[in-house]
Amino acid sequence: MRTRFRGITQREGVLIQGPAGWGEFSPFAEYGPAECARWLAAAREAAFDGWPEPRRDRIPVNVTIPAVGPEKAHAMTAASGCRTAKVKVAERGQDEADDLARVEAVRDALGPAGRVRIDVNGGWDVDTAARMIRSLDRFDLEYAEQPCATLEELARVRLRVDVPVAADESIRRAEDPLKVRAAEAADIAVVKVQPLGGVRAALEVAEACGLPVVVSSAVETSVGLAAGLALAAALPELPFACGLATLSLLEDDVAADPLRPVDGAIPVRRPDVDEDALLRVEAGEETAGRWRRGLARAAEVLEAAAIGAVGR
Ligand SMILES: O=C(O)CCC(=O)c1ccccc1C(=O)O
Ligand SMILES: [Mg+2]
Repeated sequence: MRTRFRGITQREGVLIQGPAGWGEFSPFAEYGPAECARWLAAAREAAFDGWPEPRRDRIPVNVTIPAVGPEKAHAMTAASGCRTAKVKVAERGQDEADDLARVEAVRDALGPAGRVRIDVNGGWDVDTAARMIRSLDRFDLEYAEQPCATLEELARVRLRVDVPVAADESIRRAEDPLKVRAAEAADIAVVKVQPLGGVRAALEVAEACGLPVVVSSAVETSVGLAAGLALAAALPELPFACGLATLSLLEDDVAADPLRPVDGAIPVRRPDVDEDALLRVEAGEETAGRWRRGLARAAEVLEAAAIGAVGR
């Protein structure tokens, strides 16, 4: 990682190659086998099945601004070429003045026509969320992503602010979008391919939740990002910029021609993996062993689920 993001400084994962192309399996370290099984299902879909037909050929994207200082936030936004920015706020160890300064800098870099959204990662209680969202809305917010941790809190925040609320961490399993809808907890659904088990599974989730969808990455290589692009390209409607411009958060990539935004959008394509790049980012033996074991456990869960499905 170029800068610490989500508490991590090194991104790890496994790439698998099949007849349909390359797939990425890169669950975060804290996830258990059941969760990892869905991430593996997404990698297998990419490698063995491929994806549904695209309906569009370029995906507008937001630049993702980590919890950096205002000068860096301004420079990252300006350098991105994006017209939409997503700003991380409520970082542990920082205070409200840091959030205000960062969002102000990003708004300044984009100008009045740009769109600014914030991502709280569930970091506020209801009162703090209502107060901070109103305060930050002086910089004109497009939406606030996961301002609080629970659906019940999100629903209460929604009633207290004019800014739309997006659910992200609240949507990690296929059954979650129905709960979000039932709780009236969000105006927008953030959807990620790997946690939901693939492009097709994510399309079903998008349809079930009946909300506008923003496709976002899990900070992946170009291999994982291509799956996000495929989802964004296959959705019936795409009213918002997607969170797929995350390659700039990484020091390196595995593609010779990485999936970076051009003029605020990423062209829909599936880049080839470059053998030299693979050698550059190859993990050490210990890390590789840990991932082989994690992959085997996730595969066991998937196999057991498949047998269960036949039994039913
Ligand atoms: O949506 C984006 O702009 C980038 C992706 C992103 O922020 C993210 C990436 C990995 C894990 C969690 C998140 C998040 O949206 O909270
Ligand atoms: Mg988020």
